[in-house]
Amino acid sequence: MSYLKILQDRIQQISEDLSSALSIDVTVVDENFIRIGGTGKYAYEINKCCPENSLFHRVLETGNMEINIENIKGDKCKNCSSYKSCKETGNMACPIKIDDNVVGVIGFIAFDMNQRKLMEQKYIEYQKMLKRAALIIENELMNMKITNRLNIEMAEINEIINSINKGIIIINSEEKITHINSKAIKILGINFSKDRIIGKSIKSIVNNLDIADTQNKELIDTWNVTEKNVKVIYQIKELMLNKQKISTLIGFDEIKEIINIAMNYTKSDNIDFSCIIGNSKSLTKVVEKAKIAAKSDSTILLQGDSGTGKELFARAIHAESRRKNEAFVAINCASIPENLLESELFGYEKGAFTGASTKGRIGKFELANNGTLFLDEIGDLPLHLQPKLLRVLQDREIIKVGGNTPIKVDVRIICATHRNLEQLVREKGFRKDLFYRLNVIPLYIPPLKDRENDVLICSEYILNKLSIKLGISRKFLSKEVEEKFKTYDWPGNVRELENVLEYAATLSSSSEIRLEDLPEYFYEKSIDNIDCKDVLECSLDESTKEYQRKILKYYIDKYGNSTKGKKQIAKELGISLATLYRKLDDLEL
Ligand SMILES: Nc1ncnc2c1ncn2[C@@H]1O[C@H](COP(=O)(O)OP(=O)(O)OP(=O)(O)O)[C@@H](O)[C@H]1O
Repeated sequence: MSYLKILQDRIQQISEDLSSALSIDVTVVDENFIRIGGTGKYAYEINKCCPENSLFHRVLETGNMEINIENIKGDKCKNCSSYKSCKETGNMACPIKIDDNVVGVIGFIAFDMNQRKLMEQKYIEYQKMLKRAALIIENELMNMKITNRLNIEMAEINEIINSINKGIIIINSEEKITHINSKAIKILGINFSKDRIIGKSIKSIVNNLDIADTQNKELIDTWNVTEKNVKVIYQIKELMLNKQKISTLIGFDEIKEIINIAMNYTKSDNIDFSCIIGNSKSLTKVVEKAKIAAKSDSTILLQGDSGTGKELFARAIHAESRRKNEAFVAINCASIPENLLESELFGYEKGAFTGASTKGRIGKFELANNGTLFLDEIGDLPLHLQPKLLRVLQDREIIKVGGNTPIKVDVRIICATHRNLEQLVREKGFRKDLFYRLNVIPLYIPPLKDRENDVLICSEYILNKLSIKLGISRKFLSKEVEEKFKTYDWPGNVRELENVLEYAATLSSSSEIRLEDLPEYFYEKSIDNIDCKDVLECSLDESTKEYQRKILKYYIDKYGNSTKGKKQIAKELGISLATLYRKLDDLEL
């Protein structure tokens, strides 16, 4: 499509205005010899091809103005394809140029003797007018080209900003948002569309933001974003043009995410069998077995209660295996929504389902290629995915969701569960054939209460780590606490021990951890001791709420506030993790 065609309406308007001002007809032809605008007889010829070898053709080819008034139907016209039928009594044609290229022609046309007379009388004036009209159209074309280029550049900038894995916001001198990328929207948890954010004041989104250039330094702050707080590391830079500030760029990352990335790196990089602490016979026996199993490629099934160290074992086995320099990829089958689990495991082809990325996505199996895939909470793998996993284990190839080409994968599988898989098989909650495929090397990790003195050895180790993590002096257990620890049954195992020690080490004022430094539930003995006298003084609704709050508080103290802790709480209370989150929210815990 020609530039003139894009501006067709505007060109027709210019033609009509000129025609009524000058009492002469006007027409415009584009570089493809198509009539774009016209008045008089040419109003009926719009969008049609112009006659061949006409005067307009010559102007398009030579780029020079042509005038034919006196010699109409003479030499200049004799090769024109409409020579015989032409009704023109005179014409003047001027090229329309962009960057020295002829992109069309504008002409003044006389169709009768009156118009021709006018053309003759006002010859100089009309010539000037025609050149000016060509110039007006050239300017309009230039503006359109510039706007077009700006739109393209804007789209490119948006694409570049969006592809950066960091929150980016650009604001103008009035502190209004001109650009925001998807990552920024995600970190800030803004739930309205991008279009509605552009033009808004940055302060209406992050109300405590101090917009001062951070001079290339990264600062840490907690931003108040509508109803929540987001801890970020950010940098602010003023963007200058000719020494004038034109806008301000705010780049930021959520601290939580950075810590998670760092944790993932350190976890997989440093963990080996030396990190599994304990001297008890039951533990050392399973460690020995695991070291032998690490040398093979066989599938391992780790069973044991929550917090006994199944993931720790899986990482240590990977670190001791021939795959140690390849990826260790973990996926928790219980914490990923059922409808997403298949694509998380196997990946998906582009456009496989609504909401899928247009580029498609690689799954955990492919990510773990040549390395180890740890399938945590395998007992929670939905029944409909079990045959698919079985097929992958048998054929050693995956098919992405929405695809049909098998992809070869070389992955060592380690899976884990706190559930009794054999019983689950009996109850028809887990396929027998899959169970046998996974249970090639079963390793059972004993609970902490059955590991003789391991609780004290682990405590030493954890207290050492805590003094570094919390930046405090090394703490020791009092004799009473040691006795208490030896008799307590540790339902949350080593994870619970870690939580209890972190609580106590943070709160104890001396280097000795005493009974009173332990979380309340330790000396309250059990949940049975929760006092509900005070809650009975209010309405039934309020007392029920208060009682629930006390119970949940008890369990949070016991198992900690981490996701794993919450999973254990949900399990003990016989509710789903989602229900637990809703309750915690309702009860403002
Ligand atoms: N023997 C051990 N020595 C040192 N730390 C341990 C030991 N066992 C477990 N831990 C620590 O306890 C915490 C819980 O361990 P891990 O996540 O491996 O347990 P898990 O059995 O996989 O739990 P879940 O079944 O809830 O997923 C981790 O911080 C881990 O480092």
